[in-house]
Amino acid sequence: MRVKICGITRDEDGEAIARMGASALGFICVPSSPRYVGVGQIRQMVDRLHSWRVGAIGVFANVGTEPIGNVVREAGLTGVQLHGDETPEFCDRLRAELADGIEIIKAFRIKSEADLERTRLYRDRVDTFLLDAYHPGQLGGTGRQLDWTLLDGFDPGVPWLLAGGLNPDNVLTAIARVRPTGIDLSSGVERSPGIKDLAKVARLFEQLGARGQQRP
Ligand SMILES: O=C(O)c1ccccc1NCC(=O)[C@H](O)[C@H](O)COP(=O)(O)O
Repeated sequence: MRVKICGITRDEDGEAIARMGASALGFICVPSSPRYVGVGQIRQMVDRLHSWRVGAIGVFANVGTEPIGNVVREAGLTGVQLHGDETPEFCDRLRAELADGIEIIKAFRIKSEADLERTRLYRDRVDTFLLDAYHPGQLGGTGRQLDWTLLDGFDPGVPWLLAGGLNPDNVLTAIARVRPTGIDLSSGVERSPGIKDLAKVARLFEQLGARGQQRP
């Protein structure tokens, strides 16, 4: 089970969470977010993570391919997560901008079957999907669950992460019910936006037990 912990803003949180066994850490590059971190700060955190086998994912929304490429290179990211209204064609252009091997995750905010249907258009263009909750006026980190019943039989043909309102208390139920290839958590393991609660993160990994980690 791949485990991505998103919204890291402090060196010590990133290092502790990598040590606990996270597959990937997410850094929010959306300036309006309370979890925003600048490129210099991300670089510093990524440098401290070099001895851990952990991915470093920059989360972007509705910006150009060139600025994304610049942040990826400057910060030493292993992947990007597109959390806005990026089109399939945008994903193709971004692929051309990025070096080989940089993962592209497309996030979808799901409120209906139609939103799930739309994910098909991205299948051959990105590496991974992330399904998050829809909440008007907010892009992510909402702490809200999406309607898991919509995901019955969802099999996109690419690896996919379940996000939205996951926490140590509901994560096993979510995995058993929805069967994603991985999970993504942010506010469910926080004390306040951007400040991770390491006791909650530790409890999450206890819950997940000895499940092997996959692709960083
Ligand atoms: O977390 C944010 O502040 C954020 C802001 C703008 C775009 C995306 C953002 N977060 C993306 C994530 O990957 C979160 O982990 C995901 O939305 C789940 O959040 P939560 O429901 O709090 O676990």
